[in-house]
Amino acid sequence: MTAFLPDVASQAASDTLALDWVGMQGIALPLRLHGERLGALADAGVSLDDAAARGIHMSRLYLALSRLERAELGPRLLREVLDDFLASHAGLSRRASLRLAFDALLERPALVSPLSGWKRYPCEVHAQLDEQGLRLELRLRLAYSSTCPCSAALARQLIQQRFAADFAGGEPSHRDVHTWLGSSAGIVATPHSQRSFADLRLHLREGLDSLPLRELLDCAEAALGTAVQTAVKRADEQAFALANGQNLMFCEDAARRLHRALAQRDELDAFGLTVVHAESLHAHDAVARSQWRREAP
Ligand SMILES: Nc1nc2c(ncn2[C@@H]2O[C@H](COP(=O)(O)OP(=O)(O)OP(=O)(O)O)[C@@H](O)[C@H]2O)c(=O)[nH]1
Repeated sequence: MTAFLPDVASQAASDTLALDWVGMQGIALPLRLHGERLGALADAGVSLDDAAARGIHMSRLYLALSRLERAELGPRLLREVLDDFLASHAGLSRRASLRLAFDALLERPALVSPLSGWKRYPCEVHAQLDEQGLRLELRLRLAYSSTCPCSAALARQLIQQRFAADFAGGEPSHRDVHTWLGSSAGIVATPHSQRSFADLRLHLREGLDSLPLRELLDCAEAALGTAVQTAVKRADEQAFALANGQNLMFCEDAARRLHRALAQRDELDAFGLTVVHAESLHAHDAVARSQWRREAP
């Protein structure tokens, strides 16, 4: 005979108060993304709208997460899990939410050489279901290089001044100038660059079949033009130097580029973005933020 197990969660609460969110944080679980299995951490919860109920049923949320192991992560699967959360808390909860944090590994080709390597993108999926329906947000972080346009202009001025000094009164030949341009004695100054980050909070529109994670990362990297690289030979490094020179960026420039590119994306209803240039000129960061919402038709 099964022993009687007291069920405290089902008792009436002595202190009656509805709660915004109750659940579990940091649950380890495997996901399937792009056909690959990857490790994730989940925060799963519901609102506790029945003020008189003592508690929610954590085990029901935990067990509902097992769906995520079996199928490709996408809007439909997230909806099923959140439907399970609410169905298993009928009468207790009206809102369910799920946050998944994981690293997406994407293979990226080198700029010139026939090489490739893996790049890690920290990602979060935030899903919420209530009377208004399902809301999905993708949070993506991507790293890129930013070369300061002010520093580049100041460096060019120094190079001009050195040119004037080195060839004062002379008529340098093509060969002289060519040699001078290839020397560190001629090119006396270089602009500073920094590893920079863009944090994107992307609200997905309803009705998408899949999570457009790769597409949105590609779009953001193309807009910036200087994404950090994986496998790099000298030819790739030279191409990267050219990309940096052709994409000089203050943090404001990077934020505007990303804003313009993301506002064109059909998959999005709204977004917020933050770019952080981890300055090498200063010990503090330069930061710009922007947000956008699709206008009602
Ligand atoms: N609600 C709640 N449960 C907690 C908490 N900390 C641990 N738990 C435990 O989570 C476990 C699972 O709770 P339930 O889902 O209600 O488990 P159960 O009663 O066996 O499952 P059901 O029959 O489906 O209700 C219980 O053993 C709780 O004690 C907490 O802070 N709140």
